[in-house]
Amino acid sequence: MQAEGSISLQISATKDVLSKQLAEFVIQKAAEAKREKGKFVVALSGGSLPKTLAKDLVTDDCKTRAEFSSWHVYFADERCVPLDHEDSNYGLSKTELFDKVDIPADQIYPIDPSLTPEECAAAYAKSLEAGIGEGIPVFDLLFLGIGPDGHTCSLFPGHPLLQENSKTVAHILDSPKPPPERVTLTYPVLNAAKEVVFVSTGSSKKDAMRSILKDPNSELPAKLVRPSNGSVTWFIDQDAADGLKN
Ligand SMILES: O=C1O[C@H](COP(=O)(O)O)[C@@H](O)[C@H](O)[C@H]1O
Repeated sequence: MQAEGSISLQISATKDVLSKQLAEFVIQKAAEAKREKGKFVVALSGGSLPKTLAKDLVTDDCKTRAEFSSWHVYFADERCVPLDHEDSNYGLSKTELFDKVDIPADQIYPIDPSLTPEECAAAYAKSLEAGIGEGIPVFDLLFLGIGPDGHTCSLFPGHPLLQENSKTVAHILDSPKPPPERVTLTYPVLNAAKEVVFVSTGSSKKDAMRSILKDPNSELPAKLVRPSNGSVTWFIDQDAADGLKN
């Protein structure tokens, strides 16, 4: 593990090795949170992350150590589609993780896709308040992905939502990556987290990785996640790390 200030970088030879290392990291964080306050409050992203995260966590060995009964699971971003739609981040996490482990159903907090995106974001902000507390919610761990364009959650390069500082959850109607209507946590929430884990795999991410980890002037959305009292750990595979050479 190489440390760069409050940013750590874990490069794994393959995606499978990454999943194992990520699982051990998460098990340790879940145990710490449970010991300190009896619960582990996290937010999950969609895309490739749920599969990579779940691969080892759902094995018998990990399941017994991951303290799933104390997990409270929110979504870092979500597409405004029915929960059983193939584009739903909740749906993906359900298939990969929730259906295979014992997180109590009332500790998983999906969006209400029957609402308009604006209403949905406001309702999700209320749900964060009810579950985590007033003000900016502080997550124990945020699981974030990045796109080849450097977006994270549904915060896209150059989008006005990057400047959203008054809401904890915002809606977007024009996501450049389909589907266009989504809701997302905003930077005040991302930057209040105790721990952020980014997972980035595959060669399509290598240019973004280079910009984020090597270019001090990069303004890619994932680079702007720098929790003031928390740490960021990047789990990346060798294909994504190829952009870091030289
Ligand atoms: O649209 C989204 O994309 C990002 C990245 O997805 P990936 O498939 O390239 O890993 C994801 O983190 C985000 O949650 C999702 O809504």
